[in-house]
Amino acid sequence: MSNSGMAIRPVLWDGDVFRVLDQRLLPHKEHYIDCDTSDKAIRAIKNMAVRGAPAVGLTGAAAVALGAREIDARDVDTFMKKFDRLCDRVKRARPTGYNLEWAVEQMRLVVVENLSIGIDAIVEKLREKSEALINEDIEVNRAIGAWGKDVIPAEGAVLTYCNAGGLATGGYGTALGVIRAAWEEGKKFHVFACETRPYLQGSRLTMFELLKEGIPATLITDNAAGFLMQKKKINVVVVGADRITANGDVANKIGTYSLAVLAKTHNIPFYVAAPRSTIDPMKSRGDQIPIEERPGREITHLGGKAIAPAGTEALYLAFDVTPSRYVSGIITEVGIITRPYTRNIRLALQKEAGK
Ligand SMILES: CSC[C@@H](O)[C@@H](O)C(=O)COP(=O)(O)O
Repeated sequence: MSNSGMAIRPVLWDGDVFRVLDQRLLPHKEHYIDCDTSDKAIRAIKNMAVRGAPAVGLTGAAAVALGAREIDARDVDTFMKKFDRLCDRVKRARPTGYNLEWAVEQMRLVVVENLSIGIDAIVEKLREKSEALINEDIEVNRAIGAWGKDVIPAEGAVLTYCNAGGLATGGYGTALGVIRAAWEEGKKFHVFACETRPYLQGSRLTMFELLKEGIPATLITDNAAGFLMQKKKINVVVVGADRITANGDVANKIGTYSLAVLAKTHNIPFYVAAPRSTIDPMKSRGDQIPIEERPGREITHLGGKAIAPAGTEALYLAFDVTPSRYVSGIITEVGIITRPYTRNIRLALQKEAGK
C-alpha cells in the first residue's frame, strides 16, 4: 500500500515565511526552519539543512524573493543593481548543482520582464514565482516518474544512491519518483539503497521515504554494491543528478561514478533521472563542472563525535562526474534521452513539457 497521500514537503511558503524541513535532523525529528530573510535561506543551503539539487534551487529562488523585499531602493535602476548582487550571492551558496543557477535566473527574468510595474509589485511577483516553481517542480517530477517507470523491472531489484526523492525536490522525487511511479503501477521489485557516506542521504533520507511509502527496501553499505551486482542481485541502477552537461556527462553525489563503472562491467543499465533544469547547456563537458569541496570535519566526525584520530586530514569532494558513455539514458520530464547525447539533449531542451 502506498502512503503517497502523506506527501513530504521539504520546502514551502507559509505567508511571508519560507519554511525548510531541516534534513540534518531526519529521520529522528521533523523540524522546520523558518526563513524570513535571504540570509537564513542561504544559510540553510550552505549547511545542508536543505539539500538535493532541485530543492536547493527552490530555496535559492526563495532567498531571492526574500532578499528582494530587503532591498532599499527608490528607483528601479538602483533596485536592479542591488538585485543582481543578491542573485550572485545566492548562486554562490553551493556550486555544483545547476538547478540553483537555473532557479535564480528564472527569478531574474521575472524582474527583467516587469520593470515597468514598480518595485513593490515586482517583489510580490517574485514571491509568487518562487511558490510557482515549487509546484512546477512537483509536476515535473511526476512526469519524470511517468516516463521512467518502464525502466524498472516488474520484479527484481533497483539500486539507488544518495537521496533523489521528495526531500531533494519540491516533492515526489526524480530517481525515487521513477521508483515510486513504478510501484504505484503495481510492479513488485525491491530497492537497495546505498548509505551514501558521509552525510548518509541513503540511510537517513532515502530509507525514510521508502519506509513511508511502503516500498520494500534494504539498506547496504556503499562498498557492498559491486558484490551485489556480481551476484546478479541488481537489475537496474537509477540515480539523480546535480548538473548534466551538453554532452550528457553527469555530476552527482560522490560515489556515483564508481557505481556507473561497476554497472557497465556487470552489464546493468544505469539511468539518471533529472529535470531539464539540471541540464547546463553552456558547459560542453563534465570536466567543466565546479566540484564542491566540503569541510573534512564532515568525514572525520559523525553526529558531532570524532570517528578518526585528532589531526586526520580528510578530503571531502561532495560530487563526482560520470562520463556519458556509462549512462544508459537520462530520464527527464519530456522523455528518456539516449545517445547521441549532444544532439538529443539539445532537442529535449527545445521540447514542450508533458507526457
Ligand atoms: C533530485 S536530487 C539529485 C542530486 O542532487 C542528488 O542525487 C545529490 O547528489 C544530492 O547531493 P546533496 O549533497 O545531498 O545535495
